[in-house]
Amino acid sequence: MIDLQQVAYKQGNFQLKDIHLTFPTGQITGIVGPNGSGKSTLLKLVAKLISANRGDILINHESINNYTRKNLAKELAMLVQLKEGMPGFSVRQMVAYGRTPYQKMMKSENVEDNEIIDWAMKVTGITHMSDRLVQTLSGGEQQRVRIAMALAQKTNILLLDEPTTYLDIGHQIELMSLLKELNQQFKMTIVMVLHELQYAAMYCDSMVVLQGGEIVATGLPKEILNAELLKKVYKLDADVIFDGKVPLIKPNQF
Ligand SMILES: Nc1ncnc2c1ncn2[C@@H]1O[C@H](COP(=O)(O)OP(=O)(O)OP(=O)(O)O)[C@@H](O)[C@H]1O
Repeated sequence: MIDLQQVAYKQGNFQLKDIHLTFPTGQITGIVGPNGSGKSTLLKLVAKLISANRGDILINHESINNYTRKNLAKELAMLVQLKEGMPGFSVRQMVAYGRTPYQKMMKSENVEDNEIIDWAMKVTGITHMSDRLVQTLSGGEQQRVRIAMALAQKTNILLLDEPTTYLDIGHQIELMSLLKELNQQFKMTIVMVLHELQYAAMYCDSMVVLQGGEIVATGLPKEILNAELLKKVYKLDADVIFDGKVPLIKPNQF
């Protein structure tokens, strides 16, 4: 369980205000909201990449302030937004980097590490590119390598910031299905920032909606994703029609 207790954080003119929130164990939570609403900032706070000005974040009932970086990396892996590569690294080397929290200084991978690296490359479909340099891959291929690196960390908690970026629709659905499978098979707790409201509704157990650094809605996708929310949060005039778990978002101009 991840518990945010009255968390506040200020950067420049932007402020996350009084965030009180639980990401339940074994569930998939989607964080959505307009550009600049604080989604990435919220995820970075949970991953301890930045520290809150106020409040506390508990992971398994323990404040993240009490975790060393290495211990936290055994609990939680974070896929950050794709902005820069790791020049000179092969695909396998980059995925192997995910095993670092488990390795002693100057020791290379053991049999277990290698099995996990092989598994992470297999489930993300990148085994055939093992020896390629990461910088020579397409954006979508690089994204899958970074997802494999996060999976190789073998944590119970996975945080993902816009994981579908650069992926074509086939690979997007494949990734979302893989995350659902990992969640169901290993009871993994997954928190992801998504721009696609359809995917949030289809694959997440619950949604958190941010606007201007504040939580404006939380709950089951079917309960909160509606015309009123789109109008209020995205200034969008649209109808939301659910077909089972799949929402059709139909802008009123059409
Ligand atoms: N280091 C920084 N210094 C000052 N302001 C920052 C800094 N980092 C982010 N911000 C601002 O904080 C706000 C929230 O940023 P954040 O990246 O969390 O938004 P987001 O909801 O993830 O946006 P997007 O959907 O565009 O990725 C933005 O207005 C951004 O410009």
